[in-house]
Amino acid sequence: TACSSKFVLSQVHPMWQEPLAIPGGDRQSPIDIVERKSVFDSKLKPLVTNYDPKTCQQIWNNGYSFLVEYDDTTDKSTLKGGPLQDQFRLCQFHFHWGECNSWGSEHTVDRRLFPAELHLVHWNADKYNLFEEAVVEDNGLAVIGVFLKIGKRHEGLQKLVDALPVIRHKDSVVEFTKFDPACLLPPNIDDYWTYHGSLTTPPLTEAVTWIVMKQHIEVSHDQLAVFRSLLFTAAEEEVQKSMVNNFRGTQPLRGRTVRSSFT
Ligand SMILES: COc1ccc(C[C@@]2(O)NC(=S)NC2=O)c(OC)c1
Ligand SMILES: [Zn+2]
Repeated sequence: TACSSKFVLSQVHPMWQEPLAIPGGDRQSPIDIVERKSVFDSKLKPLVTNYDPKTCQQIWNNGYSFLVEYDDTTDKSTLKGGPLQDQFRLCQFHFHWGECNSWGSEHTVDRRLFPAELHLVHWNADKYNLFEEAVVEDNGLAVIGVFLKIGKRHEGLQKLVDALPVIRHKDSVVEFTKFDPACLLPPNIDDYWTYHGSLTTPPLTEAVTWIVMKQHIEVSHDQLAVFRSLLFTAAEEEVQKSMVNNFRGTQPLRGRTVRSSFT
C-alpha cells in the first residue's frame, strides 16, 4: 500500500485545491517547528484551561474531519494565559490524520511527522461576541495543537471512538455529551511552542494564535484505525472515499519567530 515506503507522502493528493492567492499569505499554517530556532520567552505564562464537560453537545462529520462541538454561548469552557492577553471560549475540537501511521499531523517538529494531530479551537470572547466575528480577526482564535502517537490505548478517547461509526458519512451528526476535552491534553501543558498563523483549510484566514504542545498523547493503533473508517462522502454518493490524509502540508515561515515556553 502507499504506506509501505515513507517517501510516498509526496503522492498524497490533498483533499482540496490550494488557492493561487491567499489573503495576506505570510502567516499561513501549519509550519515545521525547528526546535533549535524557536526562541525561549520567559514572559510566556502557564496555560489555564477551564473546561466544563456539560457544555459538550454533539459530534459530527463535516466532510473534512469530525468535530466535537461545545456550547460557547457562556464562559463555561475557557482558555487563558500562555501567550494570550484575553479569555477565549472553547467552541470545538477535531483531528487530522493519515492513511497510515507514517504521516497525518499538520505541524511537524524538525520535519518529524506524527500519525495525527488534535486541534482544540477557541475564540476571543473578550473582544468579540461570536465565533464567526472572531474568525476573521488577527487576535480572534487560539488553537491548541496536540500530537498523537501510536502506543497504549487512550481510555478517555474511547467514548469518542465508539461514536464514530454512527457519523460515518459527511453531514451525519449525533448527540455527544459530558466529554471533558482536558483528558486529551498531555500531562504537562506548560511546555509549548507558540506562533501566529492561520486556519489550515479554506478560508485559511490568518486569525490563529497557535499553541502547539511539546508533549504528545498516545492512542492505540486500533483507536486511530476507527478514525480512518470515516468517509469524506455523503451516504447517497456512489463512490465512497475514506476520510484519511485530511491534513495540509507545511507552509513557508515568512520570517515569523516561533517562541517556546521552555528552555
Ligand atoms: C470558517 O471557520 C473555520 C473554517 C475551517 C476550520 C477548520 C480548520 O481549517 N481550522 C483549523 S485550526 N483546522 C482546520 O482544519 C475552522 O477551525 C477553526 C474554522
Ligand atoms: Zn485543524
